[in-house]
Order: sequence, then C-alpha cells, then structure tokens
Amino acid sequence: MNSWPPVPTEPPARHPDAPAPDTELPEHYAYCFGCGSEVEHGLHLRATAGDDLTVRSRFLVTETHQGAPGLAHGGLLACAFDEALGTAVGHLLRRPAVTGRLETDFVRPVPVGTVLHIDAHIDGVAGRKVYVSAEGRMNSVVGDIAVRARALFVLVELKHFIDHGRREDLRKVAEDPGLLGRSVDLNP
Ligand SMILES: CCCCCCCCCCCC(=O)SCCNC(=O)CCNC(=O)[C@H](O)C(C)(C)COP(=O)(O)OP(=O)(O)OC[C@H]1O[C@@H](n2cnc3c(N)ncnc32)[C@H](O)[C@@H]1OP(=O)(O)O
Repeated sequence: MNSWPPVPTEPPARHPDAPAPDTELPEHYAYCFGCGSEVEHGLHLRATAGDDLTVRSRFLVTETHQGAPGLAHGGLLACAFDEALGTAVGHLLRRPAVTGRLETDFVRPVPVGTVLHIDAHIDGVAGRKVYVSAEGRMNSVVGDIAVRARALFVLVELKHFIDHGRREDLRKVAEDPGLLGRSVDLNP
C-alpha cells in the first residue's frame, strides 16, 4: 500500500459546531442518490457522528443494488463510500467539498441483505485538499471488512454548486430549502 495521506498534511480540526458524537445526521439533499429519501432505489445511507474525526454510516444492500445475482454492484459500493466519506468531511469540517479522487479495494463479495457499517475518518488536510478513508464491515461494526476506500476531497466555495448545478434543480431548492439537510443559502 502506498503511504497515506500521500502528501504532508496538517492534523484536521473538528469544527466547533460539528454535530456531537452519536448525533444522527440528516440526509444532505432529498434527491441525493447516496442518502436522499426521494430517490426510490437510491442507497439511503444513514450516518451518525462519531468521536473526534469520524462518522459511522449504514448501508443496506437491497436487490435493486445487484451486479451479479444476489451480490452488490461494485460501483454502487463505491458510491456508498463516496457518500460516507463526503458526509464526514461536510459535517465534521463544515465546509463544502467535492470528491476529487476515490479509490476502493473490494475485499469480499457483499450479498444482498447485508448491512455495511462504514467507518469514515478524516486523515489529514493540506490546503484545500482533505484526505479521508473508510472501512466497510459486514453486518456489524466488528464484522469482516468487505471494502476499503480512500479519497481526496477538495474544498470549494458554495459558488461551485451554483455555477455548475442545473438551473431547475437549484430553483427547486431555493423554493423549498427543506430539500437540503441543513440550511444553505443558495442565493447569497
Ligand atoms: C452538511 C453537508 C453534508 C454534505 C455531505 C456531502 C456528501 C456528498 C458525497 C458525494 C460527493 C460527490 O460525489 S462530489 C461530485 C463528484 N466530484 C466532482 O464533481 C468534482 C469535479 N471536479 C472539480 O469540480 C474540480 O476538478 C475540483 C473542484 C475537484 C478541483 O478544481 P479546482 O477548484 O480548479 O482546484 P485544483 O487547483 O484543480 O485542485 C486543488 C488541489 O487538489 C488537487 N487535485 C484535484 N483533483 C485531484 C485528483 N483527481 N487527484 C489528485 N489531486 C487532485 C490539485 O492538484 C490541487 O492541489 P494543490 O495544487 O493545491 O497541491
């Protein structure tokens, strides 16, 4: 394994207003494929703030998430980790960020019906670059590791989403801010 983080980093600081450990975290956007309640066959990840720089997520693999018969699709597992890692960055640092790079190691097949317990932790910060990693365990927080992931998130301004998002979806959110898990002013 290459060294991680791959560049010298500062120790990250948990934001003073980050949710307290054991707080159940809200979905961040109702139409998010990773966590949104409005996406019928989405992943519906649920997350809880952990101690220090950690967030614990749960993902139930259903039959709509199959790749091979009865087994989770690897791309959807990567999506679950993207969500879990992004949730850790967003809630613990309380800064908007996007995935720049995501790598996954699929260690064991994940059958339909499995609950993956994904432990994400922020490992280091270098300027706008935030290095995060996670392990996904089967059916229990001490279960066998099925997937490992590492990612680089890049901190961005809110303007990033306003400049690049589709107009009609931004308009929907401006009209119904409740679609976002916590209030974000899209029209500053
Ligand atoms: C409560 C809320 C909950 C919120 C919960 C949220 C959960 C969301 C989970 C889903 C998250 C997603 O899927 S986000 C969607 C997928 N991702 C995206 O759409 C991102 C698309 N890419 C971009 O928009 C852009 O490439 C950026 C923003 C990543 C970077 O562009 P930029 O702003 O111009 O910055 P740039 O100078 O290029 O990069 C900044 C630094 O990062 C490095 N860098 C950038 N990309 C890479 C890379 N792939 N590999 C290595 N390094 C990279 C650069 O070398 C540079 O290092 P140095 O020179 O500083 O050393």
